[in-house]
Amino acid sequence: MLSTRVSRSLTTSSSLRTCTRLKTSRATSSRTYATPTSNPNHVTIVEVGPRDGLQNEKSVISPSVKVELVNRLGRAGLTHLEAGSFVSPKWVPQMAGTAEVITKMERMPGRHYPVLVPNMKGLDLLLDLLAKHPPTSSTPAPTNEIAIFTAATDAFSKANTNCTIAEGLERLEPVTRKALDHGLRVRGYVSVVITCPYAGKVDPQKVKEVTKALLDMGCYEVSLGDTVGTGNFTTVTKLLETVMGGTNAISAQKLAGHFHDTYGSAVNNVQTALNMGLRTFDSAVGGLGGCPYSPGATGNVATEDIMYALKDSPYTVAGDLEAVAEIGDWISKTLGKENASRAGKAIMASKKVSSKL
Ligand SMILES: CC(C)(COP(=O)([O-])OP(=O)([O-])OC[C@H]1O[C@@H](n2cnc3c(N)ncnc32)[C@H](O)[C@@H]1OP(=O)([O-])[O-])[C@@H](O)C(=O)NCCC(=O)NCCSC(=O)C[C@@](C)(O)CC(=O)[O-]
Repeated sequence: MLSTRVSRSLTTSSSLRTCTRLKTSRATSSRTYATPTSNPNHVTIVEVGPRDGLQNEKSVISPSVKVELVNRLGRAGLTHLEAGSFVSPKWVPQMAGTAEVITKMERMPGRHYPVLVPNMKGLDLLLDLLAKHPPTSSTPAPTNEIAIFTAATDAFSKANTNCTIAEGLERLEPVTRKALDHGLRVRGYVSVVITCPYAGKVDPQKVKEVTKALLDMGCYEVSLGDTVGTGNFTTVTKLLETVMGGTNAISAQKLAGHFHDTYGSAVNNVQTALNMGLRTFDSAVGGLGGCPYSPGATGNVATEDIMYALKDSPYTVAGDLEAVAEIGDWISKTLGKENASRAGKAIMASKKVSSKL
């Protein structure tokens, strides 16, 4: 059951397009978005539900459901929405409809809709599509950003992309250069930063090395993926101390946290990373997801759970928590699975109670 304070704050946060100043969200909600770079306490959420969340579903989800998911999340005020992947459909059939999704979804000015690209073939398919759908005065291009991905172990890299880390970096370098030449932003991912399902415990120095390689290539930011979701206070602290310390220290502004919630520590891991200076976190509405090449790993930290954890704190985050909770409820029901967001479930339960009063 939600506390009175919380439920009151939820019922007063009526605007869908808000940057909720969490400390004061009970009183008002601003209708403008905070500019992340201008506010050191702004936390950017990269909503990965439409990609990371759906890529592991047993059944293939229709593009129309994916489009509706992106549209609803955009209308709820989320600013960074990972919309899909241009990967091989032989490897991840669930992402096969991404071209249709990014051309049909609502594209809001000022938002980012990154898509995963594993190789030159994926980038060329995307660039062809962008050439056919140029931006107009009212509608931005389908995307302005790609995400490239590798891992901190050769074993995971081979399972996920059929090549070693070194081969992957070599493959991604010209992809990044060409994407940048075409005006796209490039984000990087390093998977298995804590534990690898195939190689066990991961050396944080290796994570730092791969992260640096992606930044040197031209990524504006690298997301550190706890793919298996084994991270806790101690291992996340050690990881970030290593990556952000010593020779070739990488600044917190260049890093994002991507925590799966397999052991229930993902929100704590976000808070640990936040205390160490990170301000960008990946999450999935309803805690959707998992990686097809990380058997047993559960979904990402739920977007609702991060938003709730930061409520009444000095941090700001874009989006309306109640609206996101409703989307988590809707997509979980649509997929026929249990809503994995604790905060989302509590919010929906409290709404049911208040509607009966
Ligand atoms: C990298 C490859 C392609 C290598 O796979 P490969 O089999 O070595 O590649 P290939 O070049 O031999 O191609 C095989 C077939 O796929 C086609 N193909 C090849 N590339 C593409 C493309 N881009 N788009 C469409 N089709 C493509 C290609 O044309 C060919 O078709 P065929 O000739 O047999 O008919 C493959 O391993 C792959 O697609 N892997 C992606 C796996 C994936 O998407 N994993 C999940 C995302 S990563 C993740 O979830 C982790 C993250 C980011 O969330 C962070 C975390 O939690 O850790």
